[in-house]
Amino acid sequence: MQWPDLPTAQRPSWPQDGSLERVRETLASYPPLVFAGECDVLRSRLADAARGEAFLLQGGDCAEMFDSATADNIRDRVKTILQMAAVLTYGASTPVIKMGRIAGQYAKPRSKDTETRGDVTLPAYRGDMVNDFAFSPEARRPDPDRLARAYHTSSATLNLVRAFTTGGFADLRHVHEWNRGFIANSAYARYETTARDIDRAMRFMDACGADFDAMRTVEFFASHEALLLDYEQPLTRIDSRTGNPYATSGHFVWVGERTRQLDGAHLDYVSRIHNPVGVKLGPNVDPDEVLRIIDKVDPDREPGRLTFITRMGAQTVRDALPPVVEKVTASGAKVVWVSDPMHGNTFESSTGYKTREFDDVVEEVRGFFEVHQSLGTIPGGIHVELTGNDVTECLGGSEKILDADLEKRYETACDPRLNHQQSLELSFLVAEMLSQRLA
Ligand SMILES: O=C[C@H](O)[C@H](O)COP(=O)(O)O
Ligand SMILES: C=C(OP(=O)(O)O)C(=O)O
Ligand SMILES: [Mn+2]
Repeated sequence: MQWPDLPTAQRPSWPQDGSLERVRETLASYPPLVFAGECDVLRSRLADAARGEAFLLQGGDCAEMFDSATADNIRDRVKTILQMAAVLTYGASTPVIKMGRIAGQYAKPRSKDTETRGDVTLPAYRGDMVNDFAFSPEARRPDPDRLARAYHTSSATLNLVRAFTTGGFADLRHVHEWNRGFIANSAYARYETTARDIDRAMRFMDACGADFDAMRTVEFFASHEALLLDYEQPLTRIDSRTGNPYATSGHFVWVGERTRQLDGAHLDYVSRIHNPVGVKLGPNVDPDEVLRIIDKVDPDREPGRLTFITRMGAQTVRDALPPVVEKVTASGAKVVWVSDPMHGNTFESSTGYKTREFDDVVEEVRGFFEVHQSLGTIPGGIHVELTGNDVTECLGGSEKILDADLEKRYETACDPRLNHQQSLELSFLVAEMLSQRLA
């Protein structure tokens, strides 16, 4: 496929020695990671979310790392999302669309091109798909071979995710077992109570003769930011059923806040593929620009095609979101509105770590629900950075992580993630907001 030569924000400075072109050819020869038909199923699920008949739970690492793609880490992330989904589904009696920021989330946009430590300045880390996190000139050099490694690691990850979600592990009848391996805490205890209630409901349905085969498997979708078009374009394939191009690197891809220029390569790319796609919107977005994004990416106003992931900030969401939602609603477009309560709430702790307050995260989601409630529009989902591990990256939560705790297990390669307990806590709070949405 020929791609127009458009301004491409955040593109790494790849070496000019032909190695990038060789890797792109190699990627183009590899099998797709997802099937176009799966992307179509997701689009129809997202159309349900746009109508308020389902809710999207999208979560995972800010930046996946090759070395972290272990069975335990993948299992614990999937379990965390399944647990949150069980809490939301049960608490709000709503179907939950489960989507990981997983199996492709290997490239990061950066606010600065360089990082300085002491008197040494090096190129910024841009995700394992580009360079290495270690702070040395060799590690930080962009290496095109990493694009192929990202493909293989994504493939192995997705294979295990598919095995877990279709092989019986995600069967709701095992809702208790998903807690095994996690450290017992207050969110865990509350989850156990919900799991017991779900169990009782399942036994009741069983006694009534319900057919449980459908519960053996869950639909689980993979998503990532379509940041590196040198990865996405070679993995874009023509669907043999329809003749339409699809990104086959994941079911859903989004364009980030730093790369959504109307005349840029990223929006051009997602306007050509037929997957459901997302665009992030920050607090300074101009509502008229949002209409032009819709015209470009979703000219046919296809339900489920376009998701706006709003990340306004806890203090800003109630002012910045309404004009955008009002303009979009007046235009007749039926988009999915999703809250990312992470990226507008990042700050540096007194101890020098990039962090977020759990209460700010909750407050932004609350503001998001309130805005939609007051405008009569649909809050369709949440998008969170999380991990199944007991890291100490975000402050607060009932565990009360303090500044001084951040150094204990600060393991992220980019942004701070909710840990397992904070993720479960958030799901209980969002379940309450969601059940009120339906009231
Ligand atoms: O999700 C990622 C970050 O918010 C983004 O990469 C910017 O981070 P930075 O300001 O540390 O570069
Ligand atoms: C970079 C990210 O977000 P945003 O584009 O909203 O800043 C991200 O989702 O990790
Ligand atoms: Mn992030």
